[in-house]
Amino acid sequence: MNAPIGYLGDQPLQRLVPADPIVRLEKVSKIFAGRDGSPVTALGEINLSVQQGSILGVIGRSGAGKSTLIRLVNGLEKPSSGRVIVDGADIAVLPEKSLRHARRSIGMIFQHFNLLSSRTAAQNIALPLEVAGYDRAAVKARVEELLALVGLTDKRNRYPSELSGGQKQRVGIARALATKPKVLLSDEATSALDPETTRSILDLLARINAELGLTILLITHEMAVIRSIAREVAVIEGGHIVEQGDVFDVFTRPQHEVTRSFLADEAGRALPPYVASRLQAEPVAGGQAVLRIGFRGPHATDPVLARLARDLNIEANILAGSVDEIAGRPCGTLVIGVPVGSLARTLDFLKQYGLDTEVLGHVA
Ligand SMILES: Nc1ncnc2c1ncn2[C@@H]1O[C@H](COP(=O)(O)OP(=O)(O)OP(=O)(O)O)[C@@H](O)[C@H]1O
Repeated sequence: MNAPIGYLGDQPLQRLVPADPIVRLEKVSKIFAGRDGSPVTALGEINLSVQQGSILGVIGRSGAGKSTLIRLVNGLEKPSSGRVIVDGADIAVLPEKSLRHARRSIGMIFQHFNLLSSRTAAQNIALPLEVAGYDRAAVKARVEELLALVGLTDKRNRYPSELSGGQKQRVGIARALATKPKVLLSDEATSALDPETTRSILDLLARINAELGLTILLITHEMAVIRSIAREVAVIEGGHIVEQGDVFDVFTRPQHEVTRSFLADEAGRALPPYVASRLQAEPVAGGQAVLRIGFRGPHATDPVLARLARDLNIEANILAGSVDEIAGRPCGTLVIGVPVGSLARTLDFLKQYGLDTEVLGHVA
């Protein structure tokens, strides 16, 4: 949450306009030399802003450019062109000493944790504080605070080999937060964890964001990660951001094919194989039209099919469906089959309720 900008009586006044983005990529390109010397464009003229206190998720397939993007933000790579601004400083042009200083306001967590095996949990967390020159007493106090924050006080003297994956990631998070960064970068931080542990790590990140107001920029190839904690999403493909915006809007009304294909893998959206294998583009006489209905917000639980039957006498077959929550707002998807002769009336009817519809095809 933004800090109050003043007080009216004893009521804090919040900023009325959004704060400046804490991370801003302006027309950033990164071109590598390929094996044969030919150029490989990992990122092409990307624009991306992360607002202070927000959680932005960047999702893309393997090779889309996610790692390159995050390495540019922490200064491990320099852009071929464009500007990478973090907390007001252009990371790409900072001299080495200033870059080291700027990195203290950027924490990072990794898929494989990157802990030092010869150091205990507490000693791993202490490392960035020692490098930053904190005295022993300050290091000790801060480490205890961080161990408590991530729920590992009783594991302070354990070595990484004695910790579970989730515990190792908690140490990673505590270490990343040690120097009180303003931005936390997360590079596939839950990809090596089982679903339950993933949940607990995502809950921890959401709590840190809410309680400390820490901005989080995460990259992932998993829709579920974005769905559960991100507020904004950017979809990256072939080095370009093909779609971005509020998670709820992008996921309930995806505009780009890549976003749709990520969503298609999710439960409730996928067609059952016996329907998918028979689906064709052209209507079949006496057959059914297959359509997807998207329910957003208050309409998510409307009994729309019952009304379709009652008001228009059209009986729909339910082929797939789910009701879910994105960023705390209900949404649902339903795939139905209706007699092909009733398709136009069905679409009109659903439109009256403000529902999104998409005709997927036809079956005999
Ligand atoms: N150091 C490099 N030298 C040459 N090409 C590179 C280098 N780093 C990345 N690339 C290329 O840039 C493109 C983007 O790579 P990047 O690692 O950023 O993708 P990614 O989305 O993180 O993929 P993954 O999820 O598999 O890690 C790929 O085509 C990759 O081969």
